Amino acid sequence: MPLLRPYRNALVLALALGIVATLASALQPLVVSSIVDGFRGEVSRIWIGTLIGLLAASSLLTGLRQLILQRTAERFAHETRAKIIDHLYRLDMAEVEGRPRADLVSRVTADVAHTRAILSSGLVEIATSGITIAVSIVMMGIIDPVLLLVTVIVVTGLLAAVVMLGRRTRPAGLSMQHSIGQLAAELSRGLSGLRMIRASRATDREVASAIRHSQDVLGHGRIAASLKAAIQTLTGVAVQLLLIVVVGVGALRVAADAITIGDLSAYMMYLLYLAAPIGMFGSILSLLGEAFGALTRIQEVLKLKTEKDKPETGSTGGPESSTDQMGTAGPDDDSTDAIFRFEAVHFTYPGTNGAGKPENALEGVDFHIPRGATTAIVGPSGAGKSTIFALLERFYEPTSGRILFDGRDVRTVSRDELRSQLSYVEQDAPVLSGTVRQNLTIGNHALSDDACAEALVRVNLAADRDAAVALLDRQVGELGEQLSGGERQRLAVGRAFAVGSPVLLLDEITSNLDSRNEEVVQEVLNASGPDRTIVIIAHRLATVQSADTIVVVDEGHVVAQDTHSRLLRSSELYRGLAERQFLDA
Ligand SMILES: Nc1ncnc2c1ncn2[C@@H]1O[C@H](COP(=O)(O)OP(=O)(O)OP(=O)(O)O)[C@@H](O)[C@H]1O
Repeated sequence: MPLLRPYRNALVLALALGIVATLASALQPLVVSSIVDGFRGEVSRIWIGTLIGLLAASSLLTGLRQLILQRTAERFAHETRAKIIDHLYRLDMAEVEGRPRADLVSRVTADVAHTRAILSSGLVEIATSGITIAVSIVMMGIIDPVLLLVTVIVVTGLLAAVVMLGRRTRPAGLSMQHSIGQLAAELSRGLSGLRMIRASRATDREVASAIRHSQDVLGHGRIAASLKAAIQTLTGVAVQLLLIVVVGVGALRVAADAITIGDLSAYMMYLLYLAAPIGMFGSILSLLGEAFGALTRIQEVLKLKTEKDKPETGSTGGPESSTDQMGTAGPDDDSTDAIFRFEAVHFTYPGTNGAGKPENALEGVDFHIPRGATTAIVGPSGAGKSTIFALLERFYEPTSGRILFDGRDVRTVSRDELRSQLSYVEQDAPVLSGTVRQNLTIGNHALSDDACAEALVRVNLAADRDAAVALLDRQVGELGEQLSGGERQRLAVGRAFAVGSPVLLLDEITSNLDSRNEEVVQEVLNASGPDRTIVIIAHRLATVQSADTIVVVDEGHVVAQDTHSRLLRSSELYRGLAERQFLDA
Protein backbone atom coordinates (compact mmCIF):
# COMPACT_ATOMS: atom_id res chain seq x y z
CA MET A 1 0.00 0.00 0.00
CA PRO A 2 2.74 2.57 0.81
CA LEU A 3 4.17 1.74 -2.60
CA LEU A 4 0.87 2.64 -4.27
CA ARG A 5 0.24 5.83 -2.32
CA PRO A 6 1.91 8.17 -4.86
CA TYR A 7 -0.46 6.86 -7.53
CA ARG A 8 -3.66 7.09 -5.50
CA ASN A 9 -5.16 9.93 -7.60
CA ALA A 10 -4.85 7.96 -10.81
CA LEU A 11 -6.06 4.78 -9.11
CA VAL A 12 -9.08 6.50 -7.57
CA LEU A 13 -9.95 8.07 -10.93
CA ALA A 14 -9.64 4.67 -12.65
CA LEU A 15 -11.81 3.12 -9.97
CA ALA A 16 -14.43 5.86 -10.32
CA LEU A 17 -14.50 5.40 -14.10
CA GLY A 18 -14.79 1.66 -13.53
CA ILE A 19 -17.77 2.11 -11.22
CA VAL A 20 -19.61 4.40 -13.65
CA ALA A 21 -18.85 2.01 -16.55
CA THR A 22 -20.14 -0.89 -14.45
CA LEU A 23 -23.36 0.94 -13.68
CA ALA A 24 -23.81 1.82 -17.37
CA SER A 25 -23.35 -1.86 -18.19
CA ALA A 26 -25.64 -2.97 -15.35
CA LEU A 27 -28.53 -0.96 -16.77
CA GLN A 28 -28.31 -2.59 -20.19
CA PRO A 29 -29.98 -5.92 -19.23
CA LEU A 30 -32.94 -4.00 -17.77
CA VAL A 31 -33.38 -2.19 -21.08
CA VAL A 32 -33.05 -5.46 -23.00
CA SER A 33 -35.60 -7.10 -20.69
CA SER A 34 -38.07 -4.27 -21.32
CA ILE A 35 -37.49 -4.54 -25.09
CA VAL A 36 -38.08 -8.34 -25.05
CA ASP A 37 -41.13 -8.31 -22.81
CA GLY A 38 -42.67 -5.25 -24.52
CA PHE A 39 -42.05 -6.54 -28.06
CA ARG A 40 -45.22 -6.19 -30.13
CA GLY A 41 -43.79 -6.35 -33.67
CA GLU A 42 -41.95 -3.05 -33.31
CA VAL A 43 -39.13 -1.90 -31.07
CA SER A 44 -39.30 1.49 -29.36
CA ARG A 45 -36.67 3.89 -30.72
CA ILE A 46 -36.18 5.42 -27.27
CA TRP A 47 -35.20 2.05 -25.80
CA ILE A 48 -32.83 1.36 -28.69
CA GLY A 49 -31.28 4.84 -28.29
CA THR A 50 -30.92 4.29 -24.56
CA LEU A 51 -29.27 0.94 -25.12
CA ILE A 52 -26.79 2.36 -27.64
CA GLY A 53 -26.04 5.29 -25.32
CA LEU A 54 -25.36 2.97 -22.36
CA LEU A 55 -23.20 0.71 -24.51
CA ALA A 56 -21.15 3.64 -25.84
CA ALA A 57 -20.74 5.17 -22.39
CA SER A 58 -19.62 1.92 -20.73
CA SER A 59 -17.15 1.11 -23.54
CA LEU A 60 -15.69 4.61 -23.60
CA LEU A 61 -15.26 4.75 -19.83
CA THR A 62 -13.71 1.27 -19.75
CA GLY A 63 -11.24 2.31 -22.48
CA LEU A 64 -10.35 5.47 -20.59
CA ARG A 65 -9.87 3.49 -17.38
CA GLN A 66 -7.52 1.07 -19.16
CA LEU A 67 -5.51 3.96 -20.59
CA ILE A 68 -5.10 5.55 -17.16
CA LEU A 69 -4.14 2.23 -15.58
CA GLN A 70 -1.59 1.28 -18.25
CA ARG A 71 0.06 4.70 -18.19
CA THR A 72 0.14 4.72 -14.40
CA ALA A 73 1.70 1.25 -14.48
CA GLU A 74 4.46 2.52 -16.78
CA ARG A 75 5.06 5.50 -14.47
CA PHE A 76 5.15 3.15 -11.47
CA ALA A 77 7.68 0.93 -13.27
CA HIS A 78 9.91 3.87 -14.15
CA GLU A 79 9.80 5.37 -10.67
CA THR A 80 10.48 1.98 -9.07
CA ARG A 81 13.43 1.48 -11.45
CA ALA A 82 14.74 4.95 -10.60
CA LYS A 83 14.45 4.17 -6.89
CA ILE A 84 16.38 0.88 -7.18
CA ILE A 85 19.01 2.39 -9.48
CA ASP A 86 19.64 5.20 -7.01
CA HIS A 87 19.83 2.64 -4.20
CA LEU A 88 22.14 0.26 -6.10
CA TYR A 89 24.73 2.91 -6.91
CA ARG A 90 24.87 3.94 -3.26
CA LEU A 91 24.98 0.46 -1.70
CA ASP A 92 27.46 -0.19 1.04
CA MET A 93 30.58 -1.79 -0.51
CA ALA A 94 30.14 -4.85 1.71
CA GLU A 95 26.65 -5.37 0.25
CA VAL A 96 27.84 -5.13 -3.36
CA GLU A 97 30.97 -7.23 -3.11
CA GLY A 98 30.22 -10.93 -3.27
CA ARG A 99 26.77 -10.37 -4.79
CA PRO A 100 26.32 -11.27 -8.48
CA ARG A 101 25.98 -7.93 -10.27
CA ALA A 102 23.81 -9.37 -13.08
CA ASP A 103 21.25 -10.54 -10.52
CA LEU A 104 21.06 -6.97 -9.24
CA VAL A 105 20.63 -5.81 -12.84
CA SER A 106 17.79 -8.28 -13.43
CA ARG A 107 15.96 -6.83 -10.43
CA VAL A 108 15.99 -3.42 -12.11
CA THR A 109 14.92 -4.76 -15.51
CA ALA A 110 12.95 -8.04 -15.46
CA ASP A 111 11.48 -7.78 -11.95
CA VAL A 112 10.26 -4.22 -12.36
CA ALA A 113 8.61 -5.19 -15.67
CA HIS A 114 6.64 -7.88 -13.83
CA THR A 115 5.46 -5.53 -11.08
CA ARG A 116 3.61 -3.37 -13.62
CA ALA A 117 0.80 -5.92 -13.49
CA ILE A 118 0.00 -4.81 -9.92
CA LEU A 119 -1.33 -1.56 -11.35
CA SER A 120 -2.20 -2.36 -14.95
CA SER A 121 -4.27 -5.49 -14.47
CA GLY A 122 -4.23 -5.99 -10.75
CA LEU A 123 -5.79 -4.13 -7.92
CA VAL A 124 -8.20 -1.75 -9.66
CA GLU A 125 -9.27 -4.59 -11.95
CA ILE A 126 -10.06 -6.71 -8.91
CA ALA A 127 -11.95 -3.85 -7.27
CA THR A 128 -14.03 -3.09 -10.38
CA SER A 129 -14.62 -6.78 -10.92
CA GLY A 130 -15.82 -6.97 -7.31
CA ILE A 131 -18.25 -4.13 -7.95
CA THR A 132 -19.47 -5.74 -11.20
CA ILE A 133 -19.99 -9.00 -9.35
CA ALA A 134 -21.84 -7.29 -6.49
CA VAL A 135 -24.12 -5.27 -8.79
CA SER A 136 -24.83 -8.34 -10.96
CA ILE A 137 -25.69 -10.44 -7.90
CA VAL A 138 -28.08 -7.81 -6.53
CA MET A 139 -29.83 -7.46 -9.90
CA MET A 140 -29.98 -11.24 -10.34
CA GLY A 141 -31.46 -11.54 -6.83
CA ILE A 142 -34.13 -9.00 -7.75
CA ILE A 143 -34.98 -10.92 -10.94
CA ASP A 144 -35.09 -14.42 -9.40
CA PRO A 145 -33.73 -15.42 -5.96
CA VAL A 146 -34.04 -19.13 -6.76
CA LEU A 147 -31.87 -18.88 -9.86
CA LEU A 148 -29.44 -16.75 -7.85
CA LEU A 149 -29.15 -19.42 -5.14
CA VAL A 150 -28.22 -22.01 -7.78
CA THR A 151 -25.68 -19.60 -9.30
CA VAL A 152 -24.08 -18.74 -5.94
CA ILE A 153 -23.63 -22.40 -4.98
CA VAL A 154 -21.84 -23.22 -8.25
CA VAL A 155 -19.72 -20.03 -8.27
CA THR A 156 -18.62 -20.34 -4.62
CA GLY A 157 -17.32 -23.87 -5.11
CA LEU A 158 -15.38 -22.94 -8.19
CA LEU A 159 -13.95 -19.70 -6.75
CA ALA A 160 -12.68 -21.56 -3.70
CA ALA A 161 -10.74 -23.90 -5.98
CA VAL A 162 -9.28 -20.99 -7.99
CA VAL A 163 -8.19 -19.10 -4.85
CA MET A 164 -6.50 -22.22 -3.47
CA LEU A 165 -4.48 -22.61 -6.66
CA GLY A 166 -3.87 -18.86 -6.82
CA ARG A 167 -2.18 -18.90 -3.41
CA ARG A 168 0.59 -21.03 -4.84
CA THR A 169 1.36 -18.67 -7.71
CA ARG A 170 3.31 -16.14 -5.61
CA PRO A 171 6.01 -18.58 -4.41
CA ALA A 172 6.14 -20.07 -7.91
CA GLY A 173 6.60 -16.57 -9.39
CA LEU A 174 9.32 -15.76 -6.84
CA SER A 175 11.28 -18.96 -7.60
CA MET A 176 11.09 -18.21 -11.29
CA GLN A 177 12.39 -14.63 -10.89
CA HIS A 178 15.21 -15.95 -8.68
CA SER A 179 16.25 -18.54 -11.23
CA ILE A 180 16.20 -15.88 -13.99
CA GLY A 181 18.43 -13.68 -11.81
CA GLN A 182 20.84 -16.60 -11.31
CA LEU A 183 20.94 -17.27 -15.04
CA ALA A 184 21.77 -13.61 -15.68
CA ALA A 185 24.55 -13.79 -13.06
CA GLU A 186 25.99 -16.94 -14.62
CA LEU A 187 25.98 -15.40 -18.11
CA SER A 188 27.63 -12.21 -16.95
CA ARG A 189 30.28 -14.22 -15.10
CA GLY A 190 31.04 -16.25 -18.23
CA LEU A 191 30.92 -13.41 -20.74
CA SER A 192 33.23 -11.22 -18.65
CA GLY A 193 35.84 -13.99 -18.47
CA LEU A 194 35.52 -15.18 -22.05
CA ARG A 195 39.22 -15.04 -22.86
CA MET A 196 40.19 -17.00 -19.77
CA ILE A 197 37.42 -19.56 -20.42
CA ARG A 198 38.59 -20.14 -24.02
CA ALA A 199 42.24 -20.24 -23.05
CA SER A 200 41.39 -22.84 -20.39
CA ARG A 201 39.40 -24.85 -23.00
CA ALA A 202 36.41 -24.60 -20.67
CA THR A 203 33.88 -23.31 -23.21
CA ASP A 204 31.82 -26.52 -23.33
CA ARG A 205 31.69 -26.81 -19.55
CA GLU A 206 30.68 -23.17 -19.12
CA VAL A 207 28.00 -23.46 -21.84
CA ALA A 208 26.65 -26.59 -20.12
CA SER A 209 26.60 -24.80 -16.77
CA ALA A 210 24.72 -21.79 -18.20
CA ILE A 211 22.25 -24.14 -19.91
CA ARG A 212 21.74 -25.92 -16.57
CA HIS A 213 20.71 -22.56 -15.11
CA SER A 214 18.36 -22.10 -18.04
CA GLN A 215 16.92 -25.54 -17.23
CA ASP A 216 16.28 -24.34 -13.68
CA VAL A 217 14.29 -21.44 -15.15
CA LEU A 218 12.44 -24.01 -17.27
CA GLY A 219 11.69 -26.14 -14.18
CA HIS A 220 10.27 -23.20 -12.22
CA GLY A 221 8.56 -21.89 -15.37
CA ARG A 222 6.83 -25.26 -15.81
CA ILE A 223 5.45 -25.16 -12.28
CA ALA A 224 4.18 -21.60 -12.83
CA ALA A 225 2.78 -22.60 -16.24
CA SER A 226 0.99 -25.65 -14.79
CA LEU A 227 -0.61 -23.49 -12.13
CA LYS A 228 -1.62 -20.93 -14.74
CA ALA A 229 -3.09 -23.61 -17.01
CA ALA A 230 -4.94 -25.24 -14.10
CA ILE A 231 -6.43 -21.92 -13.02
CA GLN A 232 -7.44 -20.95 -16.53
CA THR A 233 -8.96 -24.36 -17.29
CA LEU A 234 -10.84 -24.36 -14.04
CA THR A 235 -12.25 -20.89 -14.62
CA GLY A 236 -13.18 -21.79 -18.24
CA VAL A 237 -15.01 -24.92 -17.09
CA ALA A 238 -16.62 -22.93 -14.29
CA VAL A 239 -18.11 -20.40 -16.68
CA GLN A 240 -19.46 -23.08 -19.04
CA LEU A 241 -20.89 -25.14 -16.22
CA LEU A 242 -22.54 -22.09 -14.78
CA LEU A 243 -24.16 -21.19 -18.11
CA ILE A 244 -25.51 -24.73 -18.58
CA VAL A 245 -26.93 -24.90 -15.05
CA VAL A 246 -28.55 -21.45 -15.26
CA VAL A 247 -30.03 -22.01 -18.74
CA GLY A 248 -31.45 -25.39 -17.56
CA VAL A 249 -32.92 -24.10 -14.29
CA GLY A 250 -33.99 -20.82 -15.97
CA ALA A 251 -35.94 -22.70 -18.66
CA LEU A 252 -37.76 -24.65 -15.94
CA ARG A 253 -38.57 -21.39 -14.13
CA VAL A 254 -39.96 -19.84 -17.34
CA ALA A 255 -42.04 -23.00 -17.99
CA ALA A 256 -43.39 -22.74 -14.42
CA ASP A 257 -44.28 -19.06 -15.09
CA ALA A 258 -42.07 -17.93 -12.19
CA ILE A 259 -40.18 -15.51 -14.50
CA THR A 260 -40.71 -14.06 -18.01
CA ILE A 261 -38.45 -14.63 -21.03
CA GLY A 262 -37.37 -10.97 -20.68
CA ASP A 263 -36.34 -11.70 -17.07
CA LEU A 264 -34.35 -14.72 -18.18
CA SER A 265 -32.64 -12.65 -20.93
CA ALA A 266 -31.68 -9.98 -18.37
CA TYR A 267 -30.55 -12.66 -15.90
CA MET A 268 -28.35 -14.26 -18.58
CA MET A 269 -26.78 -10.88 -19.36
CA TYR A 270 -26.00 -10.31 -15.67
CA LEU A 271 -24.60 -13.79 -15.54
CA LEU A 272 -22.26 -12.95 -18.42
CA TYR A 273 -21.16 -9.79 -16.59
CA LEU A 274 -20.49 -11.99 -13.60
CA ALA A 275 -18.72 -14.61 -15.69
CA ALA A 276 -16.28 -12.21 -17.32
CA PRO A 277 -14.58 -11.06 -14.08
CA ILE A 278 -14.70 -14.58 -12.64
CA GLY A 279 -13.04 -15.83 -15.83
CA MET A 280 -10.38 -13.13 -15.61
CA PHE A 281 -9.89 -13.70 -11.91
CA GLY A 282 -7.63 -16.67 -12.60
CA SER A 283 -5.28 -14.90 -14.96
CA ILE A 284 -5.20 -11.78 -12.77
CA LEU A 285 -4.26 -13.96 -9.81
CA SER A 286 -1.39 -15.64 -11.66
CA LEU A 287 -0.15 -12.28 -13.00
CA LEU A 288 -0.31 -10.85 -9.50
CA GLY A 289 1.54 -13.90 -8.17
CA GLU A 290 4.44 -13.17 -10.52
CA ALA A 291 4.22 -9.45 -9.81
CA PHE A 292 4.34 -9.83 -6.02
CA GLY A 293 7.16 -12.39 -6.39
CA ALA A 294 9.12 -9.76 -8.34
CA LEU A 295 8.19 -7.09 -5.80
CA THR A 296 9.65 -9.23 -3.01
CA ARG A 297 12.97 -9.31 -4.90
CA ILE A 298 12.86 -5.55 -5.40
CA GLN A 299 12.19 -4.98 -1.72
CA GLU A 300 15.11 -7.26 -0.82
CA VAL A 301 17.42 -4.87 -2.70
CA LEU A 302 15.80 -1.75 -1.25
CA LYS A 303 16.42 -3.12 2.24
CA LEU A 304 20.18 -3.46 1.67
CA LYS A 305 22.30 -0.93 3.51
CA THR A 306 23.59 2.10 1.60
CA GLU A 307 26.57 4.34 2.24
CA LYS A 308 25.28 7.09 4.47
CA ASP A 309 26.92 10.38 3.69
CA LYS A 310 26.03 12.24 6.82
CA PRO A 311 29.16 13.13 8.79
CA GLU A 312 28.88 11.72 12.28
CA THR A 313 28.85 14.48 14.83
CA GLY A 314 30.21 13.92 18.30
CA SER A 315 31.50 10.43 17.48
CA THR A 316 34.17 9.03 19.73
CA GLY A 317 37.45 10.41 18.60
CA GLY A 318 35.94 13.38 16.75
CA PRO A 319 37.85 16.64 16.54
CA GLU A 320 36.59 17.76 19.92
CA SER A 321 37.87 14.63 21.62
CA SER A 322 41.02 14.29 19.58
CA THR A 323 43.45 14.86 22.42
CA ASP A 324 43.74 11.12 22.68
CA GLN A 325 45.80 8.77 24.73
CA MET A 326 48.41 8.42 22.00
CA GLY A 327 48.95 12.17 21.88
CA THR A 328 49.48 12.14 18.15
CA ALA A 329 46.50 13.81 16.60
CA GLY A 330 44.43 16.96 16.58
CA PRO A 331 44.50 19.76 14.04
CA ASP A 332 46.70 22.00 16.16
CA ASP A 333 49.27 19.67 17.60
CA ASP A 334 50.28 17.69 14.52
CA SER A 335 53.96 18.49 14.22
CA THR A 336 54.49 16.23 11.19
CA ASP A 337 51.74 17.94 9.17
CA ALA A 338 50.15 14.62 8.25
CA ILE A 339 47.28 14.83 5.77
CA PHE A 340 46.21 11.33 6.87
CA ARG A 341 47.00 9.52 10.08
CA PHE A 342 46.03 5.96 11.00
CA GLU A 343 45.71 5.35 14.72
CA ALA A 344 45.46 1.79 16.03
CA VAL A 345 43.30 0.87 13.04
CA HIS A 346 41.86 -2.63 13.01
CA PHE A 347 39.80 -3.75 10.06
CA THR A 348 37.98 -6.99 9.21
CA TYR A 349 36.18 -7.38 5.89
CA PRO A 350 32.50 -8.03 6.60
CA GLY A 351 31.63 -11.70 6.35
CA THR A 352 35.22 -12.98 6.52
CA ASN A 353 35.15 -14.03 10.16
CA GLY A 354 35.90 -17.70 10.50
CA ALA A 355 36.27 -18.09 6.73
CA GLY A 356 39.68 -19.68 7.18
CA LYS A 357 41.51 -16.42 6.43
CA PRO A 358 43.26 -14.28 8.99
CA GLU A 359 40.40 -12.48 10.67
CA ASN A 360 41.79 -8.97 10.43
CA ALA A 361 42.92 -7.47 7.13
CA LEU A 362 44.57 -4.73 9.23
CA GLU A 363 45.66 -5.09 12.85
CA GLY A 364 46.53 -2.12 15.04
CA VAL A 365 47.91 -0.06 12.18
CA ASP A 366 49.67 3.24 13.05
CA PHE A 367 51.29 5.45 10.41
CA HIS A 368 50.93 8.83 8.77
CA ILE A 369 50.90 10.23 5.26
CA PRO A 370 52.75 13.55 5.11
CA ARG A 371 51.18 16.41 3.16
CA GLY A 372 52.77 17.45 -0.14
CA ALA A 373 55.09 14.45 -0.23
CA THR A 374 55.22 11.01 -1.79
CA THR A 375 54.49 8.03 0.40
CA ALA A 376 55.15 4.54 -0.92
CA ILE A 377 53.32 1.58 0.60
CA VAL A 378 55.18 -1.69 0.14
CA GLY A 379 54.68 -5.23 1.36
CA PRO A 380 54.09 -8.78 0.22
CA SER A 381 50.91 -9.77 -1.63
CA GLY A 382 47.87 -9.87 0.64
CA ALA A 383 49.60 -7.71 3.28
CA GLY A 384 46.75 -5.18 3.34
CA LYS A 385 48.02 -2.41 1.04
CA SER A 386 44.84 -2.05 -1.06
CA THR A 387 42.78 -2.29 2.12
CA ILE A 388 44.53 0.87 3.35
CA PHE A 389 43.35 2.64 0.16
CA ALA A 390 39.83 1.31 0.63
CA LEU A 391 39.77 2.80 4.13
CA LEU A 392 41.22 6.11 2.91
CA GLU A 393 38.37 6.34 0.40
CA ARG A 394 35.90 5.31 3.13
CA PHE A 395 34.62 2.37 1.09
CA TYR A 396 34.76 0.71 4.51
CA GLU A 397 35.06 1.99 8.08
CA PRO A 398 37.73 0.73 10.50
CA THR A 399 36.43 -1.94 12.87
CA SER A 400 38.25 -0.03 15.63
CA GLY A 401 40.79 2.78 15.88
CA ARG A 402 40.50 5.88 13.74
CA ILE A 403 41.77 7.60 10.65
CA LEU A 404 42.40 11.34 10.73
CA PHE A 405 42.17 13.54 7.67
CA ASP A 406 43.63 17.00 8.22
CA GLY A 407 43.46 16.28 11.93
CA ARG A 408 39.75 15.40 11.79
CA ASP A 409 38.33 11.93 12.26
CA VAL A 410 37.23 10.89 8.75
CA ARG A 411 33.85 9.87 10.17
CA THR A 412 33.17 13.53 10.86
CA VAL A 413 33.95 14.46 7.25
CA SER A 414 31.33 13.71 4.61
CA ARG A 415 32.38 11.08 2.10
CA ASP A 416 31.73 13.57 -0.66
CA GLU A 417 34.11 16.13 0.82
CA LEU A 418 36.74 13.49 1.51
CA ARG A 419 36.54 12.00 -1.98
CA SER A 420 36.68 15.44 -3.59
CA GLN A 421 40.23 15.61 -2.19
CA LEU A 422 41.28 12.22 -3.57
CA SER A 423 41.96 10.74 -6.99
CA TYR A 424 42.14 6.97 -6.89
CA VAL A 425 43.87 5.03 -9.66
CA GLU A 426 43.23 1.33 -9.17
CA GLN A 427 45.51 -1.37 -10.49
CA ASP A 428 42.84 -3.38 -12.31
CA ALA A 429 40.33 -2.19 -14.90
CA PRO A 430 40.19 1.41 -13.81
CA VAL A 431 38.39 2.28 -17.07
CA LEU A 432 34.66 2.23 -17.85
CA SER A 433 33.18 1.45 -21.26
CA GLY A 434 32.54 4.52 -23.38
CA THR A 435 34.87 6.99 -25.03
CA VAL A 436 38.25 8.25 -23.84
CA ARG A 437 36.61 11.63 -23.17
CA GLN A 438 33.86 10.07 -21.01
CA ASN A 439 36.56 8.37 -18.98
CA LEU A 440 38.55 11.54 -18.47
CA THR A 441 35.58 13.70 -17.52
CA ILE A 442 33.77 11.25 -15.22
CA GLY A 443 34.65 13.32 -12.14
CA ASN A 444 34.13 16.68 -13.85
CA HIS A 445 31.82 16.92 -16.85
CA ALA A 446 32.77 20.54 -17.44
CA LEU A 447 36.36 19.62 -18.36
CA SER A 448 37.36 21.17 -21.71
CA ASP A 449 38.78 19.18 -24.63
CA ASP A 450 42.03 21.11 -24.19
CA ALA A 451 42.36 20.01 -20.58
CA CYS A 452 41.60 16.41 -21.59
CA ALA A 453 44.15 16.55 -24.42
CA GLU A 454 46.81 17.95 -22.11
CA ALA A 455 46.23 15.09 -19.68
CA LEU A 456 46.52 12.52 -22.49
CA VAL A 457 49.83 13.99 -23.65
CA ARG A 458 51.10 14.04 -20.05
CA VAL A 459 50.46 10.33 -19.63
CA ASN A 460 52.01 9.46 -22.99
CA LEU A 461 48.78 8.29 -24.59
CA ALA A 462 49.24 10.84 -27.39
CA ALA A 463 52.32 12.46 -28.88
CA ASP A 464 50.84 15.96 -29.17
CA ARG A 465 47.64 17.96 -28.67
CA ASP A 466 46.16 17.19 -32.13
CA ALA A 467 46.71 13.45 -31.74
CA ALA A 468 45.18 13.69 -28.26
CA VAL A 469 42.04 15.49 -29.49
CA ALA A 470 41.62 12.84 -32.20
CA LEU A 471 41.78 10.19 -29.47
CA LEU A 472 39.01 11.68 -27.33
CA ASP A 473 36.17 9.99 -29.22
CA ARG A 474 37.78 6.56 -29.34
CA GLN A 475 35.70 3.79 -27.72
CA VAL A 476 37.64 1.89 -25.08
CA GLY A 477 35.37 -1.21 -24.99
CA GLU A 478 33.70 -2.88 -22.03
CA LEU A 479 35.89 -2.15 -18.97
CA GLY A 480 38.53 -0.76 -21.33
CA GLU A 481 39.21 -4.16 -22.91
CA GLN A 482 40.23 -2.51 -26.18
CA LEU A 483 43.19 -0.97 -24.36
CA SER A 484 46.30 -2.64 -23.00
CA GLY A 485 46.72 -2.92 -19.22
CA GLY A 486 49.34 -0.16 -19.27
CA GLU A 487 47.15 2.11 -21.44
CA ARG A 488 44.22 1.55 -19.09
CA GLN A 489 46.24 2.67 -16.12
CA ARG A 490 47.72 5.63 -17.99
CA LEU A 491 44.20 6.74 -18.93
CA ALA A 492 43.20 6.50 -15.27
CA VAL A 493 46.26 8.53 -14.24
CA GLY A 494 45.29 11.02 -16.98
CA ARG A 495 41.85 11.31 -15.33
CA ALA A 496 43.50 12.01 -11.99
CA PHE A 497 45.74 14.69 -13.58
CA ALA A 498 42.78 16.27 -15.37
CA VAL A 499 40.71 16.48 -12.18
CA GLY A 500 43.69 17.74 -10.19
CA SER A 501 42.68 16.59 -6.69
CA PRO A 502 45.22 17.40 -3.99
CA VAL A 503 45.79 13.74 -3.06
CA LEU A 504 46.56 11.01 -5.57
CA LEU A 505 46.21 7.35 -4.57
CA LEU A 506 47.95 5.18 -7.15
CA ASP A 507 48.10 1.40 -7.08
CA GLU A 508 51.11 0.86 -9.31
CA ILE A 509 50.50 -1.59 -12.08
CA THR A 510 52.69 -4.71 -11.94
CA SER A 511 52.39 -5.69 -15.58
CA ASN A 512 53.09 -3.81 -18.83
CA LEU A 513 55.97 -1.96 -17.25
CA ASP A 514 57.39 -0.66 -20.49
CA SER A 515 59.33 2.56 -20.60
CA ARG A 516 56.24 4.66 -21.36
CA ASN A 517 54.41 3.37 -18.30
CA GLU A 518 57.49 3.93 -16.16
CA GLU A 519 57.74 7.49 -17.44
CA VAL A 520 54.14 8.04 -16.41
CA VAL A 521 54.82 6.82 -12.88
CA GLN A 522 57.84 9.12 -12.84
CA GLU A 523 55.63 11.98 -14.04
CA VAL A 524 53.23 11.20 -11.19
CA LEU A 525 56.06 11.24 -8.69
CA ASN A 526 57.33 14.55 -10.07
CA ALA A 527 53.85 16.00 -9.59
CA SER A 528 54.36 15.84 -5.86
CA GLY A 529 54.80 19.30 -4.42
CA PRO A 530 53.52 21.38 -1.55
CA ASP A 531 50.00 21.18 -3.02
CA ARG A 532 50.01 17.55 -4.09
CA THR A 533 50.23 14.48 -1.91
CA ILE A 534 50.92 11.15 -3.53
CA VAL A 535 50.36 7.76 -1.97
CA ILE A 536 51.53 4.92 -4.14
CA ILE A 537 51.33 1.18 -3.65
CA ALA A 538 54.74 0.51 -5.14
CA HIS A 539 56.06 -2.56 -6.87
CA ARG A 540 59.25 -1.17 -8.45
CA LEU A 541 62.45 -0.23 -6.72
CA ALA A 542 62.73 3.02 -8.70
CA THR A 543 59.30 4.14 -7.46
CA VAL A 544 60.14 3.27 -3.88
CA GLN A 545 63.48 5.05 -4.00
CA SER A 546 61.82 8.28 -5.22
CA ALA A 547 59.38 8.31 -2.29
CA ASP A 548 59.87 10.63 0.67
CA THR A 549 58.63 8.04 3.12
CA ILE A 550 57.96 4.33 2.84
CA VAL A 551 55.37 2.39 4.83
CA VAL A 552 56.16 -1.31 5.11
CA VAL A 553 53.09 -3.52 5.57
CA ASP A 554 53.12 -7.20 6.47
CA GLU A 555 50.20 -9.47 7.35
CA GLY A 556 47.96 -6.57 8.30
CA HIS A 557 50.60 -4.76 10.39
CA VAL A 558 52.62 -1.67 9.58
CA VAL A 559 56.07 -2.91 10.57
CA ALA A 560 58.08 0.20 9.71
CA GLN A 561 57.90 3.69 8.22
CA ASP A 562 61.05 5.47 7.11
CA THR A 563 63.20 6.41 4.12
CA HIS A 564 64.66 3.85 1.73
CA SER A 565 68.23 4.03 2.97
CA ARG A 566 67.27 3.87 6.63
CA LEU A 567 64.85 1.00 6.05
CA LEU A 568 67.54 -0.97 4.24
CA ARG A 569 69.50 -0.83 7.49
CA SER A 570 66.68 -1.15 10.00
CA SER A 571 64.06 -3.47 8.44
CA GLU A 572 64.87 -7.03 7.57
CA LEU A 573 61.54 -7.46 5.76
CA TYR A 574 62.21 -4.36 3.65
CA ARG A 575 65.73 -5.58 2.81
CA GLY A 576 64.24 -8.87 1.73
CA LEU A 577 61.59 -7.14 -0.40
CA ALA A 578 64.21 -4.94 -2.01
CA GLU A 579 66.35 -7.96 -2.84
CA ARG A 580 63.67 -10.39 -3.99
CA GLN A 581 60.36 -8.77 -4.66
CA PHE A 582 60.61 -5.37 -6.32
CA LEU A 583 60.16 -5.97 -10.00
CA ASP A 584 63.28 -4.20 -11.15
CA ALA A 585 65.47 -4.87 -8.14
N1 LIG B 1 36.65 -7.32 -0.59
C1 LIG B 1 37.26 -8.20 0.22
N2 LIG B 1 36.53 -9.03 0.99
C2 LIG B 1 37.11 -9.89 1.82
N3 LIG B 1 38.44 -10.02 1.99
C3 LIG B 1 39.23 -9.22 1.24
C4 LIG B 1 38.69 -8.28 0.32
N4 LIG B 1 39.72 -7.63 -0.27
C5 LIG B 1 40.86 -8.15 0.26
N5 LIG B 1 40.58 -9.10 1.18
C6 LIG B 1 41.53 -9.85 2.00
O1 LIG B 1 42.22 -8.90 2.83
C7 LIG B 1 43.61 -9.18 2.90
C8 LIG B 1 44.43 -7.95 2.42
O2 LIG B 1 44.14 -7.74 1.04
P1 LIG B 1 44.71 -6.50 0.22
O3 LIG B 1 44.00 -6.49 -1.09
O4 LIG B 1 44.66 -5.29 1.04
O5 LIG B 1 46.23 -6.95 0.00
P2 LIG B 1 47.38 -6.25 -0.85
O6 LIG B 1 48.52 -6.03 0.08
O7 LIG B 1 46.86 -5.07 -1.57
O8 LIG B 1 47.74 -7.41 -1.88
P3 LIG B 1 48.24 -7.32 -3.42
O9 LIG B 1 49.60 -6.72 -3.41
O10 LIG B 1 48.28 -8.76 -3.82
O11 LIG B 1 47.24 -6.51 -4.16
C9 LIG B 1 43.84 -10.41 2.04
O12 LIG B 1 43.87 -11.51 2.92
C10 LIG B 1 42.60 -10.48 1.15
O13 LIG B 1 42.28 -11.82 0.87
